[in-house]
Amino acid sequence: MTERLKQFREIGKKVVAVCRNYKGLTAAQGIPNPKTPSLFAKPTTAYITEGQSIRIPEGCNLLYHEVELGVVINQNCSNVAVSDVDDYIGGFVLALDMTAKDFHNEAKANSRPWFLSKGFDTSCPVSDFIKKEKVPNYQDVRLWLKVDGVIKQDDSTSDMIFSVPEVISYISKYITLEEGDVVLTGTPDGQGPVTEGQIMEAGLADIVSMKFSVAK
Ligand SMILES: O=C(O)/C=C/C(=O)CC(=O)C(=O)O
Ligand SMILES: [Mg+2]
Repeated sequence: MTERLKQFREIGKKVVAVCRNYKGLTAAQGIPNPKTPSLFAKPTTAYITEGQSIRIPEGCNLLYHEVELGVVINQNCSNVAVSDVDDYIGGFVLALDMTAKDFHNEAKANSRPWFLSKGFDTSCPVSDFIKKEKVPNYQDVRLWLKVDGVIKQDDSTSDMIFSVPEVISYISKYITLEEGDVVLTGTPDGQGPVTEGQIMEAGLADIVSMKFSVAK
């Protein structure tokens, strides 16, 4: 692994995210499973790491947490076959796809883009880089999140509609993925509100955990 990859946050590579990618989530929401992965992006200014707080964006009255497995890409790739995707995975991060849900609902209702609701500063808290070998079975690993000590999200990546290789292969047909890019693979059911002063703790099995507070 190159030094450049280890420093992916400083390099500030793009974040490509998938949504509605857990069967439990679509079932709970009573919506059909998507036929292809639904994609959006976050700017690199959205990244924060432990020690920094999530800041509620101006005018947002409903901030949601979403815990997700982030995949860190290790070399440029386009048009990658599903069977070859493992060669392009450099490691992982645990990530939160923080969402200004009221902005998001309004954007959806008015057929406007989601960018602001998903891309505001501090909307992508990430853990330390996790070496690939620490998550040998990334297709069946537990993701969990607690708010003030109460468990809110707890599921396995095996509940994904599109697997990590399928997601990365699909993205790479249209968007060149570069070394250091992070692919957020969707959130399991249980996403919900957090308010100023609350603390979220999230983990990837017992491999990594992280804590973030919410500030005005
Ligand atoms: O309302 C929707 O269609 C999607 C909302 C989300 O926030 C989706 C995700 O980001 C996700 O499922 O991870
Ligand atoms: Mg999400």
